[in-house]
Amino acid sequence: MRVVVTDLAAERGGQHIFSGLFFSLEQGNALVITGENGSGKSTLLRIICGLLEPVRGFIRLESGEGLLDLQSSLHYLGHQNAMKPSLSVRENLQYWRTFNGNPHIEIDDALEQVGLIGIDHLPFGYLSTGQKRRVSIAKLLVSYRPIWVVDEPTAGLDEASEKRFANLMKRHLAEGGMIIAATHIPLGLEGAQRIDLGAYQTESAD
Ligand SMILES: Nc1ncnc2c1ncn2[C@@H]1O[C@H](COP(=O)(O)OP(=O)(O)OP(=O)(O)O)[C@@H](O)[C@H]1O
Repeated sequence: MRVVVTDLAAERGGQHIFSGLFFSLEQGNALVITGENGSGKSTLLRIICGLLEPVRGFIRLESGEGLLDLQSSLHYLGHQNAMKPSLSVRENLQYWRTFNGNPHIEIDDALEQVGLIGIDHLPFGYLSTGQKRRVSIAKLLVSYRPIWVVDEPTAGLDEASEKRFANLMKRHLAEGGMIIAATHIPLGLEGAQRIDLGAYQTESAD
């Protein structure tokens, strides 16, 4: 399985953001996207997830048997945590597990793996910023999807939680998963491919 991006270009509000982007990501590998504020990292991730249309180019998920559906093969962790504040932590994770399908790690185990034990009954809205982010990371674990697309995933996390998440990402890669991450903060993915979106700001000729 591999993600192939060919000649991708993006605009927001009619303004050119990036163009001429090519990459290929194989199973077991991570891609870290960097670039200054406004260079288009979140835009690129949203295009990969099918939430925005590119102005040029395409993205494919290839396997030995042909093309696979990219959107149902990925988890998207955006800037927002996408949890309902009035539902408990457990109810939120149960909702996402049912919605995304492919049940994987049990909710209790996932909460343990992100260092959140004993707060599953609390409304999500009561949690601290870092605790909310950790619940969102637990969402990646409760349903299996091979591709994790994560936008500033460690924003608000303390050092111990950053390390825990780095280990979860390494395990996901070791199990044949893929990770595409936009970040300003090193994520501990030593062998990752890297793209600096700053290098794709000049409009490429058609
Ligand atoms: N809905 C929109 N309409 C017009 N312009 C937009 C819209 N959303 C984003 N932009 C612009 O698109 C550009 C790229 O934004 P994007 O959020 O992708 O950047 P980023 O690299 O993720 O930035 P940061 O590092 O600050 O998170 C920015 O100049 C932003 O102002």
